[in-house]
Amino acid sequence: MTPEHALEIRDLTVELGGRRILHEVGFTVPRGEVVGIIGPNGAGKSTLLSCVYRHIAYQRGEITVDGRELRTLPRRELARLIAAVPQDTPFAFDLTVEDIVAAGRIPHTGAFARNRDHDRGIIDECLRRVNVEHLRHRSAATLSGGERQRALLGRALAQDAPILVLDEPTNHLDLANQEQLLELVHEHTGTSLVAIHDLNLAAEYCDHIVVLRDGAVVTDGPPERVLTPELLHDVFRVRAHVVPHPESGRPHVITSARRVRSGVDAQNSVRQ
Ligand SMILES: Nc1ncnc2c1ncn2[C@@H]1O[C@H](COP(=O)(O)OP(=O)(O)OP(=O)(O)O)[C@@H](O)[C@H]1O
Repeated sequence: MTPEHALEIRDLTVELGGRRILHEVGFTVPRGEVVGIIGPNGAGKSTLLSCVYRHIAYQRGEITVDGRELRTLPRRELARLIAAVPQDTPFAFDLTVEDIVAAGRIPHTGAFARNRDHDRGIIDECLRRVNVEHLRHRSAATLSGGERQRALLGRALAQDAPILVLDEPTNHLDLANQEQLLELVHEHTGTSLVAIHDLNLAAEYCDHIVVLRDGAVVTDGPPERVLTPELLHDVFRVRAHVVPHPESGRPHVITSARRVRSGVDAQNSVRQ
């Protein structure tokens, strides 16, 4: 493993609105790996990712790529290093899908430069990879949630950055598109950091999982070490079975059946 483009987060502490949201968060995203961040609602996943793509400022700690603190990098250089798919991205203008994907080239060409043949080729390829080629002239304002999400991934891929950061990228996507999107992330030869709610997708596509709760890291490690019934109960307050996936052998989470959870069966058996 070469050290370049491994992402390191150390002692990250963030306060927003007078509340401490992240507490000394630290972990490494090794080069070429997909690292998933999981945790209950409000755990701080989006806040953490927003620090990485510098949408919000952190009070203490460091985020470095190749030993360089991200706060010290000019915006354009940051955009050549890190491509982001944030949650609920607003579009400032009425752009077409092609404009959105083409925006991924701005860090390389400048905002007003005409896309050269090389850039045009990348844009066409990215439109095709995220399966929005047929929508290229459509206004972004008219897209469904899933089409929009795929266009944003197209933009991030067109940015051709060694680090991808994605916040809940499978939200709004149907099953086939969830898998296709995570395949694209997996195929990305660089390093990826992904916040994800679906534990089974996390188990299948991530090399490493970081668990956040109340703004702090509870544990991190490979999916088979992290996704245990004990952790799921402790962090997510669910009773669950974890079985090996019949094809991949990766952990697969099955939450307890409603009747078992509610104790109905237990009560009936007491009455009988
Ligand atoms: N600007 C803000 N001011 C005050 N509190 C904030 C602000 N932004 C986020 N928070 C709070 O920080 C906490 C973490 O929010 P965050 O969105 O990072 O969590 P999350 O893990 O991404 O949640 P979810 O799974 O629901 O998307 C929440 O309690 C949220 O209300």
